[in-house]
Amino acid sequence: MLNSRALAAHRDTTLPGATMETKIAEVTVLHNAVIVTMDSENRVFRNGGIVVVKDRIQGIDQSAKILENFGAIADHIIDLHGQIILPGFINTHVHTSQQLGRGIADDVDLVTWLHDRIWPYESNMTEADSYLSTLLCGIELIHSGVTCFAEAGGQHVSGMARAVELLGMRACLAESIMDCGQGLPESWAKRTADDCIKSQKDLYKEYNNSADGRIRIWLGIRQIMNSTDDLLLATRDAAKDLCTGIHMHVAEIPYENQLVKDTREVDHGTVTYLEKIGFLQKNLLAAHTVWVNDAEISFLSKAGVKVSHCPAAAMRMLGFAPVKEMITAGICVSLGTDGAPSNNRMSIVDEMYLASLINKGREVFANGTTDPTALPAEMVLKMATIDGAKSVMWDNEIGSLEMGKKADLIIIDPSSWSMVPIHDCISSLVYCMRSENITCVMCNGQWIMKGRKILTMDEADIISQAKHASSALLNRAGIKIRPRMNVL
Ligand SMILES: O=c1[nH]c(=O)c2nc[nH]c2[nH]1
Repeated sequence: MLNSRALAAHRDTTLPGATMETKIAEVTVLHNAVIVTMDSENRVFRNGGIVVVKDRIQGIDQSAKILENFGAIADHIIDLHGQIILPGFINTHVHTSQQLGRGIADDVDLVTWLHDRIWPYESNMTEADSYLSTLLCGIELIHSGVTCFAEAGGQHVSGMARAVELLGMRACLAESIMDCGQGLPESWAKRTADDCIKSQKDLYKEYNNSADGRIRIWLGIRQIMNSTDDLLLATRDAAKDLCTGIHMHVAEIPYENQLVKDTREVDHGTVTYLEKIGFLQKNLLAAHTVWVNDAEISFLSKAGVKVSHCPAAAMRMLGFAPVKEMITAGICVSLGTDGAPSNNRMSIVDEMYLASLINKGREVFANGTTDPTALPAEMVLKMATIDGAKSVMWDNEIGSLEMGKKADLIIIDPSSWSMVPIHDCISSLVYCMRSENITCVMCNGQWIMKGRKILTMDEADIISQAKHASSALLNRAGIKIRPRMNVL
C-alpha cells in the first residue's frame, strides 16, 4: 500500500519533474463501509476503507488504518456508515444498439425475431441512432451498477464508442458481423469475409484503447448460421494478430445445431463444428451456449472458452443452459443481460437473482431431483464481477477491489425495505438487492452516478430524444407493432 508520505510526494507539484497530471490527482477516501472485495481470498471487510487516487485503488484495509494513513492528505473523505462497497458489475453480453428496439419483438421465436424484426431494425439504424441507443442503454446499465460491458455485436461502433466515452463506462465493443445466410438485408449479404475483417481492423485502429483506455475493440461473429468458414477462420487469425477477443452467439437453439449438422457434416452442433475447425480458443466469449452436450462442454473447457449466461433472454427464446455442468467442468461463466428486445430489462441485479433460481429449478428435469445448493449466492456474485472480468480478459485491472486495480466500484444502501434485515451480506446482495439500492457508481476513478443521478449526461434529455429516434427508426424499417388487445 502507498503510504501518505509517498502520496503527498506524488501530489507535490514543487517536486522536480512534477507534471500537471500529478498536480490534479485527487485522493478520495471511502471508509466505514462493508467492503466485499471479490479478491482471490474472498475478503470482506466489516468496517473497511478504500483510497482512490486518480483512476486506481491505492489502499484497501480496515477503516481505522486507511484513515490513519490517508486521512490527513485526502481531498475527499466519505463516511459510508452502514453501506456496502462492491466491484462494479460486468455485463458480458449486451446489444447496446438494440436499446431503441425495446419491445419490438416480444413473444416470438428467435428466427422470426431476427429476420422480421431485428435485422430490419438494425439495417435501418444511423450512426446517430446507435449513439443515442447506447446512451439510453448505458443509463440503465449504470443504474444497475454496471461499470463495464461487452457489446455482443451491433451497428455503428463509432456511435457506441462516442457514447461510452461520454457515459464514463468501460466497454469491449464489437461490430455485428455476418457474411452469408438466410434473411439478411441486401447490403449485409454483399459483404465478403475480407470486407468484414478490414472494417473491424479499421475500427480497432481508431478506437482500441480510446477514452483513457476504457474502450477495447473486439471482433464480432454474429452466429454460425450467418458465417462462412472463411469468415470464422479469418476472425480467429485476426484476433490472434490483434491480441483481442471474439464475441459470438453459440448454440442458441436446436434449429441452429440441426442446420450445422445438415450442412457442415458433424454429428452434433455448433460447438462440435467450431472444435473441428480449430476455432475454439481462450479469447472466445461464447454467448448463451444453451444446446451443448457433455462432449461439447469438455471441448469448451479444454480450449478455455468463456461463456456468457443470460438467464432472462434464455428463458424467453432459447432454453435452459447447463450452467452448473459448465462451471463444474472448469469453464468461466459470467452474466449478461442480452439486448433490450430479447430481455427488456438491462439489470445485472435481476440476472443474478434469475441465474440462481433458474439453475436451481433446472436440476429437477436435468438431474431428476431438486438441488437448492446449485449456483449459490457467492458463485453468482463471482459471475457478475471477477468472472465477468476474466470473460472480457480484463481481470488484471477490474472485477475485484484490490490494491493497484482500477477504481470501478459501486455503493449499495441496504437500508430500504427490500434488504432489511441482513443476516448474510452475500446472500442479501443476490437474493434481496434491487437496482434501486445502488446509489453511487465509480468507473476509472470518476463518479458516474451519485445519489442515483447520472452525472455524465442529462438523463431526461436522452430519454426524450430516444423516444423520437425510436419511432422514426421503426417507421423507416417498416416495423409495425400490432396491438394485442382491443385497443380503442
Ligand atoms: O438473443 C440474441 N440476440 C441477437 O441479437 C442475436 N443475434 C444472433 N443471435 C442472437 N440472439
